[in-house]
Order: sequence, then C-alpha cells, then structure tokens
Amino acid sequence: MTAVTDAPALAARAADAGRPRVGHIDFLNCLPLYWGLARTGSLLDLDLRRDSPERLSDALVAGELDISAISVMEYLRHAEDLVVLPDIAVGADGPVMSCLLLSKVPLDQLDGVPLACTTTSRTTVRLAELLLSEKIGVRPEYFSCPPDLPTMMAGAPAAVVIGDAALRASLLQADTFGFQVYDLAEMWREWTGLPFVFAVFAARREFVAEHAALVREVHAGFLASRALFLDEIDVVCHKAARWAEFDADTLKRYYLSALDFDLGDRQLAGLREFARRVGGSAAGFPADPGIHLLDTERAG
Ligand SMILES: C=C(O[C@@H]1C=C(C(=O)O)C=C[C@H]1O)C(=O)O
Repeated sequence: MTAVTDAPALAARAADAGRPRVGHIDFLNCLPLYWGLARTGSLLDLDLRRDSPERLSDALVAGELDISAISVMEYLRHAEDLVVLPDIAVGADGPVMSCLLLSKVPLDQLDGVPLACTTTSRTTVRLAELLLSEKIGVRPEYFSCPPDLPTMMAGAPAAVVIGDAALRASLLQADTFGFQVYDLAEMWREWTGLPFVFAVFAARREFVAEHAALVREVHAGFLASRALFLDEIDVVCHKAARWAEFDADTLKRYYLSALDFDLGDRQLAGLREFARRVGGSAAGFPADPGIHLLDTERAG
C-alpha cells in the first residue's frame, strides 16, 4: 500500500502549502457546511476537494486528503489511522430521506434475487444487507452499479441508493418505476432505538499530531458553518431550489427533520452498535473498535 506509506510526506507537503486538504461530500446533504464555509470566508483557508463519498473515503485513507467526511464503514476499517471530529456527522435519528432501499417486490421475497447497490455508498449498502439478513431474513444477490436508476432497475427488482439520487428516486421517480421506498435509517431506528451515523468527519492521525491547532480551527469552522446555515435556512433553501430538483419546503424538511448533523453520545452509541453488529474479520474491523475523538480543548 504505497499510498498509505507515503501519507505522512503528503501531509507535510500540504501543511507547508498552508492550507489543509479537506474533502467535502458533493451531495445536497453537505450543503449546510458548504454554505457556511463560503459565507464565513473559511473556504479560502481550505484546499477543498468536492467529490462523492466513496472517492473521498479512499482519498483520506490514502493520505491524499488531511481531513474529510468519510463513510462510516471505511472509518471503522481505518480507525487506527484517523481522529474523529466531535459534534458533527451525517446521520439520522429516524427517516433520513436519502439512504433508501427501493423494491418492486415485498422485502421477504428478495431471497436470491438480484439487488443493485450504488457504487457511491460503503455504509448504506452494508446497513441494507444487515437489515435484510437479520431483520427480514433474506439474502439477495448483491451487485454494484453506478447510481443511474434506469440501469439499476433494468438489472434487478430492487436497489440501494443514497444522496441526491435517492431523493430523486423517492420524490420524483417512484411512480415511473413502480417500487416501494424503504428508509434504511428509519428501519434501523425501529430495530435498535438508536440514531444511525452514515459518515463522520475525520483527520489523519499524523496530520493531527503535527497540526493540532489547524485541525481544531477547521473543526470550529465546520461547527460555525452549520450554525450559520441553520440561521439562514430559509434563504439557503430558496436559493438551492432554483438549481436543485426539489422545492424549498422539501429541502428544509430534509435539513431540519431528516438529517442529523450531530455526533454526541447517542450518535456514538448508534455507531458503536452498528460496529458491534457488522464487525469481525470479514468486515476488516473489530466489533468493538476504539474511536479516537479530537481533543478540542488542547492539542488533539
Ligand atoms: C445521508 C447520506 O449519508 C451518506 C451515506 C454514505 C454511505 O452510505 O456510504 C456516505 C456518506 C454520506 O453521504 C446520504 O448520502 O444521503
């Protein structure tokens, strides 16, 4: 794994350049952060890469980024190399609206049936597999597919989708394709009573060791951005509705009632419960992984 071995050198180079390399999920779910970073001017202090979650996850693990959102499955696999930023995440404590299982047949009929999984997700696809095997008692034939709904549904009666593609599928395309929509965060909540965390924000451990104050600054910038977004939510949703496919009320519902951007004790309990249920040698991480949180008071 050359990329991982080179990571400290890459991190040192980035810090020399003065701006940390930060990964940002290019979905509507992370618009709150982007809005705030742009409004406060913090955006100019970051070397920001906007990309889909699976690519950002790989880039953080490879040391091509210093701080990034990372899909929880990838975080758990590389928890030893990463430090989690507290109080911020992408999750839900009930229906999330954008991490969905779509199916043309009842879920208990999915045994042995092809099920298309979006290539953009590492966590939601694992959550779907967990719920289907443990809660519903079926084992479909999972295959990866780019997040294009016609292609996914041409090859299978069911699909797992996330992000904007999932919002589009449930809000705009369900009638055309004739599937039922199952919200995976809602199913998790009913099953466990806990919130679900899909992505955390993490910094590479050696980057924190060398640039703790900078990481704390970026973290504070994220929290301030989210707060500013919430103050200005009506304006943001009206502006975003001009170019997004969804109206302002739908966006506001997504940000205020569906997504949960916190990472506190309850969310960490949800994350640990997920690790307990899916961890083991096949997953590539233990059922009880150590979660290192950034010390926001002193050096990280
Ligand atoms: C809520 C969401 O959370 C996401 C789900 C992810 C995954 O399944 O791997 C990764 C990052 C997040 O974007 C979403 O994409 O809609």
